[in-house]
Amino acid sequence: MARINAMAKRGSSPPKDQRVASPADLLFESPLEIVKYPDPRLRANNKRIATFDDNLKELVHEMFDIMYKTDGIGLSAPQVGVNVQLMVFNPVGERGEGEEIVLVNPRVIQSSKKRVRFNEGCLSFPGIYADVHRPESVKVDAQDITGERFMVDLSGLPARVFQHEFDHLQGIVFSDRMTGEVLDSISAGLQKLENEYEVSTGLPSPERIEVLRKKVAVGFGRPRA
Ligand SMILES: CSCC[C@H](NC=O)C(=O)N[C@@H](C)C(=O)N[C@@H](CO)C(=O)O
Ligand SMILES: [Fe+2]
Repeated sequence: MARINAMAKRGSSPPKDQRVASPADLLFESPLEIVKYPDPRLRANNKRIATFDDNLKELVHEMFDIMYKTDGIGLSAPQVGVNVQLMVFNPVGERGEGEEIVLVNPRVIQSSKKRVRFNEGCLSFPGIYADVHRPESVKVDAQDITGERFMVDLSGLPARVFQHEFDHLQGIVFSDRMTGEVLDSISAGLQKLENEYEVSTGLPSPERIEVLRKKVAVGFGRPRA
């Protein structure tokens, strides 16, 4: 309370990770479409959800729909242009099989020291697969579709999918986690997506793998995820 009063006095806004979505932030157009790299919605701030209503249930339903249709095993809300803290996944990737998991406002409480490599693909980078290292297991605190809080321990593929989607909720994409060498191996694919974005929107690409690679080559490093 003291913190909120202090913020009100100074007229400042809450930190980015504590902003709450208004009902308007949760509106979506049906059918959903997958947002592709380098669309800036993949880099935008994703607000926390405080309204657990029928609109949220419908959004989750449609996210599973498009996830299965596009051969995904996980999907985050920013990937369908809704910038809120929501992800769905089913590591089996088939409707009616495996378990459908919905996580609202997830937070990582603990990650294993042990990291493992996995050849990942992302629905926002169609056709591109590459190796990414991540912790083998994670402990997560989240809310369910009704707003109830719960904790879950994930390992193996569920932990992998969760972390991939959790990154999306922080505006991080899987290529940010690749080594320079691995990134080089997919740079032609990334440039193709950048060109497609420019043609379809008439806008300059907000990110360019070529510029990033040149910066790394002259020693400016690369932004850490
Ligand atoms: C391994 S984490 C991948 C999660 C990703 N979610 C959103 O971008 C995803 O579903 N990617 C798909 C390309 C994917 O991994 N599909 C499976 C099943 O077809 C695959 O093995 O390619
Ligand atoms: Fe992804």
